[in-house]
Amino acid sequence: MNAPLLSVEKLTKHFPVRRGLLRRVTGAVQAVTDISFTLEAGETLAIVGESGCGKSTAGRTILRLQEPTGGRALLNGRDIFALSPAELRAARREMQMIFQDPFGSLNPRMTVREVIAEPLRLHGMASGAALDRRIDEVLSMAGLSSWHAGRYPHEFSGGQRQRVGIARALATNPRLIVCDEPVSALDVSIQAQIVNLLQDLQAETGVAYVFISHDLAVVRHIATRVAVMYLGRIVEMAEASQLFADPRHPYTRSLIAAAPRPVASGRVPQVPLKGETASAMAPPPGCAFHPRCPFAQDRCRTDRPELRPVGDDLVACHFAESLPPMPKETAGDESPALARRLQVLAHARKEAA
Ligand SMILES: Nc1ncnc2c1ncn2[C@@H]1O[C@H](COP(=O)(O)OP(=O)(O)OP(=O)(O)O)[C@@H](O)[C@H]1O
Repeated sequence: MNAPLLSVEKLTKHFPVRRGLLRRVTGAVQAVTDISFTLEAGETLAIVGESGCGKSTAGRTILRLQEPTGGRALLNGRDIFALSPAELRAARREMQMIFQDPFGSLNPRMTVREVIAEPLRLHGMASGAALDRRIDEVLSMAGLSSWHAGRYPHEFSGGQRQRVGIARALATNPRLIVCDEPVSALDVSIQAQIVNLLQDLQAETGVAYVFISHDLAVVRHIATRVAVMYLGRIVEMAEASQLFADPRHPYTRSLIAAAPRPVASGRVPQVPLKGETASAMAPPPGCAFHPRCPFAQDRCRTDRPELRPVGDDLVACHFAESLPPMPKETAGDESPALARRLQVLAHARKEAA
């Protein structure tokens, strides 16, 4: 069997906390601890979880936009974390990122042409007429026209801006794109267009996505596999269809059940998500989810469960096999809000076909 495109092994990223005049290190934010997964070419692995669980940190660290605390990330067998600065610059051609706000970090005085040309020039991939051709090509792939190239970011709508962000990410023909909440700032109908565009581009180019999102409807639509994170660790990982049909970790069940439901229907989520997530500076001992888990037992307060095979899933729960089955209306039949969002996505897909 071929090696996976991306293999993340025990990735850890802790941020030092400094206090006082001397800025002494007094603790650490344990943003990501020991996460491992693989990603094949052309596949989409979604990372989901509540705000602050470490999704963005995981994505940014894999691309080494920030230095890891530990672990390895092998892209086509080469450890990204072991590359010299020059090797890393060259490797960036293979791995790109799409942000929620693609222009947040860019110079507003750059035209779209300059935005897209930058990575191509940086990697010495094109100049002169070839550069212009490549810019036109990726604009067209992202559903934009050549004349958009002379415009400035502020002249675009949110959806078009994201298309420019996608065109820039595609320019160097990367094998891996980390998409960090790429549609969460957009209107629902625009979200559908962008999600479908990402799927079409994947079919066309074979690019793999790490897709970071807190939006289960979008994840269900786009992901091949899903990793659920809680306080910096993966607590469940499964094929997307499997995870939504039969979530096994109590936290995953809570996330799915927490999607809004009308009170009038009398449907009450079986595993309401109660309480706040603990601080990433001091995760609870044992299973970090135990203070919020309705099924917690003594062992959960002291022993941290490892991610282990349970059926076709990987689940970090001591009692995954003995939890009561999830009621049908919570498991298979998603909330009306979620169902509506899925319909919009499917409809946009049909229209585009
Ligand atoms: N540069 C940093 N310095 C210190 N702590 C950080 C830094 N970046 C992130 N964190 C902390 O790391 C934890 C994980 O944050 P992260 O942004 O990765 O989570 P997230 O799941 O992507 O959340 P969101 O969806 O809100 O972006 C949080 O506790 C956050 O406050």
